[in-house]
Amino acid sequence: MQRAEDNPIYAVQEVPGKGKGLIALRKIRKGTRILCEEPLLTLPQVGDQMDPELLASIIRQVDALTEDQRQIFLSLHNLHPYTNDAERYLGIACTVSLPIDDPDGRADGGVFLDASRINHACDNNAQKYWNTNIQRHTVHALEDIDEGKEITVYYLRTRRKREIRQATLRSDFGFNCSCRLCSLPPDENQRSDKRLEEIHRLDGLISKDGLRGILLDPLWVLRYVDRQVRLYNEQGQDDVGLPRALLDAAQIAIAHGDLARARVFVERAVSRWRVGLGDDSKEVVENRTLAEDPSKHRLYGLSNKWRTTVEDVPRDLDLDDFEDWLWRRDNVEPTTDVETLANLRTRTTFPSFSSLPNEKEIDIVYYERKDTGAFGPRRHWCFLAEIVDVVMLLQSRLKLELKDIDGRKVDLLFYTPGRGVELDHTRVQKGYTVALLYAERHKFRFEPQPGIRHEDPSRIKIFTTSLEGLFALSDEVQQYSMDHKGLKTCHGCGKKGTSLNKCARCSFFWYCDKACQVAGWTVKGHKVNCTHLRDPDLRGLFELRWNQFDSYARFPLRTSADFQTLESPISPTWI
Ligand SMILES: C[S@@+](CC[C@H](N)C(=O)[O-])C[C@H]1O[C@@H](n2cnc3c(N)ncnc32)[C@H](O)[C@@H]1O
Repeated sequence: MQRAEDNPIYAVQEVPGKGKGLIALRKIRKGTRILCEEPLLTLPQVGDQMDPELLASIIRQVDALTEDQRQIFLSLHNLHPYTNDAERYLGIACTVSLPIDDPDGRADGGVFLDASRINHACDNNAQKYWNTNIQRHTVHALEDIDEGKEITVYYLRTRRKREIRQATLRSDFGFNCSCRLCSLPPDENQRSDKRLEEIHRLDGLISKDGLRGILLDPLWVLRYVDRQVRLYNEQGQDDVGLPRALLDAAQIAIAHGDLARARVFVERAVSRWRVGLGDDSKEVVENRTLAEDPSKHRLYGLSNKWRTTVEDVPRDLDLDDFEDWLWRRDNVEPTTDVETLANLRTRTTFPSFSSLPNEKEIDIVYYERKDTGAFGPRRHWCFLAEIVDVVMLLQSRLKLELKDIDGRKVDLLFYTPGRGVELDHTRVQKGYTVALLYAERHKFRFEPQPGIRHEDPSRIKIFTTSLEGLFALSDEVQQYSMDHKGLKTCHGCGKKGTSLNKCARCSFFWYCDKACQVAGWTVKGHKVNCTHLRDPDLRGLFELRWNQFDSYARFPLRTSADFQTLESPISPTWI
């Protein structure tokens, strides 16, 4: 066991207002392993702190210590009152134990002579870690630590805003934190809090749809991760979350066959872990191998849509261009092998409420700095949600209660000059779907939950179909209206061919011949969808080039040049 006195890099000393702590005895360089310690005693995995096995195990282990070790153990911090030795031991163990990730499931935590002396700071300069490979607790310097400075680690599981951190530190560890981050002047603190809460929110968005999200909407998830990594960098603090985010990015790339970017992301994650966890950590060992050959990852081969080899990393880009390449910030949807009609299930273009930009912030997923220096949209987007209730508020203001793709309830309040009466009232019906261009999240003063404040009448359209109905139509459009590598699929019989004909009324769906068109019309419900597709706004949702922003789109959306058959009779007709 390595003790402070064997290793003059630090000493255990009194720290004003904190009890004892670790002080650097000389300059400690970033990445240095400050300590590497075996537990003095371990806490068995039990249901709770009242489990008799926990107490019995601690008593057994304390009795087996040398007298010197016992004295040091008894001098460790104890937040709990006690009336006898057993309670005292348990109190100390529960106050100062650090997590142990035991693959055999025996130990849950451990008490360490030196590591258990390290105090907390929200802007910690060192990283604590249980290294399963060497079965030791390690602490590494995350930055250069000058002689005489205190070595600090972060006690909490997540990085949250000051108010939450302080409340948790008070309740779980019994102290008021006065670190540099907790002592920032109000405006700086507000910026830091905002970044930390946004990182936290992005965590939820990145993991929300799991593998499904990565496969259906990789660009969208990658943008969340990109934003999170930028926020970590702005916060200017190394955090365990940063390499994890880089590994998330690598997994998105790998799932779509993009080995070039995957390797860069994994290498970046490994270099962070090397500093905070050390070369012998599980994270470094496993991911070093992954960086050599990212195709060994279990997600490789699920999709080939971004296929590259590890050799395809560009060599001649400057730093900014390289980052744009790496994070696919080129504002172009990934190339697919199909002619593009928008898929209404694509979250990049048709986001859920929680993914909409916040009205008060510049969200770089949606906005970019234009040549004029001001921020403007980098793409078009449209919020789709179904009406679940229609409410007339005081002062004749319309409120629509909506349900979005995640099933989340959202209030849409009308601040248009007509306060909502300008809408075609036959369309303001429960079960119909609202499409809102450029929607943003808004915090109403009088409502606890955020909603949408709608001001511009040209940005709303109500479709006379449910949200599910709209998605089902979109699925059919993807299948029967697009040309997949030159092959079209007949909506009537499902056969593929190169020279099918389009329905002359909607000019969307493909058919082999008259018989297939009749089958599509009568048996497969095209009669209904064809009618919906007569609405140029609905056609516009499919046809708009959502990722190319020149100017704001508005309803009515008329994007199709070949749309001349609106007035044709309601029966299947040929082109
Ligand atoms: C694991 S012990 C750390 C070592 C402890 N200072 C000692 O003297 O043994 C955790 C306790 O240290 C104190 N502590 C840790 N970080 C602190 C901080 N930033 N400010 C004040 N007290 C702190 C709190 O009493 C906390 O419950």
